[in-house]
Amino acid sequence: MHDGSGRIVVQNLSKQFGAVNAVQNLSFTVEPGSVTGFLGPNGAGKTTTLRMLLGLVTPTSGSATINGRPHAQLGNPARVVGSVLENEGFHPSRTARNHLRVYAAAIGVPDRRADELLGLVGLGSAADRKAGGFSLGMRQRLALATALLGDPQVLVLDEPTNGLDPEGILWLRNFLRSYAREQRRTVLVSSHLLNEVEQLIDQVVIISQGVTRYYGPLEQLRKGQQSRVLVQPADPGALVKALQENGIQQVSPTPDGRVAVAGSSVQQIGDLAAKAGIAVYGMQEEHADLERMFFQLTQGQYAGAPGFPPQPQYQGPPPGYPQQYQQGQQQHWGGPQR
Ligand SMILES: Nc1ncnc2c1ncn2[C@@H]1O[C@H](COP(=O)(O)OP(=O)(O)OP(=O)(O)O)[C@@H](O)[C@H]1O
Repeated sequence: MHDGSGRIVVQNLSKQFGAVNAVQNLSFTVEPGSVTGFLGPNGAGKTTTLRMLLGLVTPTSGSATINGRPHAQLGNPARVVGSVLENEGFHPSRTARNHLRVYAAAIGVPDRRADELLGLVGLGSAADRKAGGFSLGMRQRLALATALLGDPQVLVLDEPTNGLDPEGILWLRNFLRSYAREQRRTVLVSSHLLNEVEQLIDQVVIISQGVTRYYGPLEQLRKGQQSRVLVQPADPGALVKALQENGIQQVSPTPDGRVAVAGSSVQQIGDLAAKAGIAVYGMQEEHADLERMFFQLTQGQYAGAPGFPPQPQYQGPPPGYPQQYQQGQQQHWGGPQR
């Protein structure tokens, strides 16, 4: 029997496909009560990891468990974990309602659940339409409804924002947040674009080349951001020198003739330039965004202001965590929330 904790534990998980190390020694824990983003560039190993978690791919080594058990040992898995993976097919000539009813019967839930879920995901008016004519976003919603049939404790979604319009993303955010927070469920959402899921998630696991690069609260990652000031002086070399002589070390000339300064205010820089008699034609404050931080963590190719961002680091688990979608009628998300 599983432990009912709602916890996902990935431990030293590796998968090799021939010569390709798709996942290498990956470890992280996902707790209930928040939405965790599982992020990495294309090919980082996200889908492979999720497929191992869902018992669709056998790990080369290590383990991936839900409620302390591998997927194969969960009993009635649809009651424990619901999932939406990429490229999931629907029988094209089956209506949305019938699709859900087939799955409902397979896991022993009543037919009426199909209509409840169609309403929930905003597909109520498309219930009798064939899934083969659905747009990408509508298919996403139908897939989510399928995943929710068993009222699972754990929800695993691979790239759920693909094909969604802004309204759909907003709905999804509200839905996932309330599912995780108010109902103490575990939600794991993968994406290769941080800014697409930034509004959805609280915790984040960032991987690249199959390895964990960051693991912790999104808020902590945000706090690591540092702004920089881009200064356009009459004499860049003289400004660099003057700033350094006044103890400002995070200074570097940019290829376009400006000077990038991190860790100092516009006023401080302006005062020092004036004192040194260097004319300044403009200053621009630039806030590093999370996406650049993500890029830096996963590619190691960020060329930004000196000192930004802070060194990439493997973060331990957050405090308190144990180690260890147009065709025909346009549809919108926005069904009532539970
Ligand atoms: N069945 C397979 N056979 C051989 N190689 C595979 C197989 N599945 C995945 N790979 C390889 O494993 C690596 C990781 O792929 P995976 O699909 O897990 O990455 P991903 O992070 O989900 O990427 P994306 O964001 O593009 O979906 C890639 O190099 C991919 O080509």
